[in-house]
Amino acid sequence: MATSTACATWRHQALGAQLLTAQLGGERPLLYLSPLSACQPLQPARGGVPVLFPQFAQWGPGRKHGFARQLDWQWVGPDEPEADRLSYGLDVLPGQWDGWPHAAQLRLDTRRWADSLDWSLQVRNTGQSAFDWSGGLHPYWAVEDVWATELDGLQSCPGRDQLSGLALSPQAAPWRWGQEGMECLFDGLPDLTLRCATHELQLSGSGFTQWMVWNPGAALAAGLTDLPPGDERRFICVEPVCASRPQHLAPGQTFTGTLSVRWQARS
Ligand SMILES: O=P(O)(O)OC[C@H]1O[C@H](O)[C@H](O)[C@@H](O)[C@@H]1O
Repeated sequence: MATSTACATWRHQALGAQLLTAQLGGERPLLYLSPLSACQPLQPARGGVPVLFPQFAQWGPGRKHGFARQLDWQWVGPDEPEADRLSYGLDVLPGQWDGWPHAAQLRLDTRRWADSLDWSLQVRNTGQSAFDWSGGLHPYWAVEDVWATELDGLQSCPGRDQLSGLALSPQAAPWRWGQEGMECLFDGLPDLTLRCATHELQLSGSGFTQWMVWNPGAALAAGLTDLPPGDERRFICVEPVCASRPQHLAPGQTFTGTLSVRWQARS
């Protein structure tokens, strides 16, 4: 794995500006990080918070989830690694990566509070031509067991099951998961609650337009060489993204997308 920087609060790496581990509310990890990530040099870690840009998944001509997660970002500050904020930046020149013909400047700021973490992703068009991009943040939220976890807030949000291609019906109860996993895109960015046995995470965001909810399930996980057997039960990805509706940026325009997570113990 790429060299990472650690302090008591979190561990992160310049490769992909990826936050790898973070702790909120006691001993439990906020983010899942696969122990097999280390076997994949120069690959984004399987876990933490990858940044996806300029393409979400395989929904375009470029590489899956874009090139930003496979590049070294520059450390922007603070001067000394601190326990409560960190910033990385990435300058993209026309034609530099995968022939993508545009210029952009990305910046990812992360801020920690007593029981919450905030991310802000900025994408600025620094070139002469307009472009459309898709992507967002891909957090792997750590859970004790995804089969005993539920996600509240998306019951009436229009969505699509990406595996079957079918529109989702409104749900009477929060979403739950079993061994089949889930890959669903929801149109809208309502506030959500991810509820585990011991704690819940309150998720909110802005700028991004959709939530992608992904867990590979047992069958797909068996094909992921950087995931130990059974570990697909230890996380759920609830991702603030612009996936099926790319963002348009004219020269000089800036997109800002935010994500906040608040940790709360369950009594
Ligand atoms: O394995 P990765 O390239 O990191 O992608 C992991 C997953 O990310 C997203 O959530 C997509 O919806 C999935 O289609 C994809 O498999």
